[in-house]
Amino acid sequence: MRHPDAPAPGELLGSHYDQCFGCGGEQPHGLHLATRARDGVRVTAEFTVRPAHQGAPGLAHGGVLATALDETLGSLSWLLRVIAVTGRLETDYVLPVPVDTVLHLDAEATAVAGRKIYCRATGRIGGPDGPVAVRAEALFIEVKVDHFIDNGRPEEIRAAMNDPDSVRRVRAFEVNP
Ligand SMILES: CCCCC/C=C\C/C=C\C/C=C\C/C=C\CCCC(=O)SCCNC(=O)CCNC(=O)[C@H](O)C(C)(C)COP(=O)(O)OP(=O)(O)OC[C@H]1O[C@@H](n2cnc3c(N)ncnc32)[C@H](O)[C@@H]1OP(=O)(O)O
Repeated sequence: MRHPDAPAPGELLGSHYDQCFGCGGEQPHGLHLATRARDGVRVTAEFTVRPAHQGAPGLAHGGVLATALDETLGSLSWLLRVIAVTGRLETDYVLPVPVDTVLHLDAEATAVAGRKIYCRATGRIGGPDGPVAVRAEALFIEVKVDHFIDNGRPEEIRAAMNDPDSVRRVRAFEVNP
């Protein structure tokens, strides 16, 4: 179920961590994905494939496309108001995705069972209603903020804890009943 305090449909979700490879604004090597809340437990995003994302001449690397799907799916956390990490991500590559293509990503949660969040996503090319180029089914597992504090490298954890924006974001998720 969508959390009552979830961002409104149409709202941009912002980055959960400024150094994140998927969405971080301060991450020069990242995908800079900007995800938007939709109705229900659903989000959308657009990702433009750049020359740095190639795996074969002029074509996107499959791992980069999986990252775009993973990041979009992870953003469903904002609508559920839980912190969750990817446990399993199964990806189908249906069409090759050339450089400069805009991948229209769409993800939704399909079921929640205890700490397990089942979800799926598609990436379409040629427009939001274009053909599906990639799709994924995933299982995210809810964790507490201690997951990051206990496992992350101390210097990045310290820096994140000293950043009021980071702390505010984490607190917002932690109060979820
Ligand atoms: C201080 C800085 C904080 C920064 C973060 C702040 C805020 C975040 C807020 C919002 C996030 C917003 C957006 C996020 C966007 C994108 C993020 C991208 C996501 C990622 O890129 S994230 C990195 C990759 N990810 C990992 O780094 C996980 C490594 N992994 C582990 O850390 C453990 O593995 C863990 C925790 C997953 C589970 O460990 P655990 O001990 O807690 O729980 P356990 O094993 O008991 O599993 C419980 C139930 O899940 C089932 N289960 C588990 N794994 C399964 C699998 N693979 N397949 C099928 N079922 C599975 C079990 O079978 C059991 O099921 P059952 O309950 O039915 O028995």
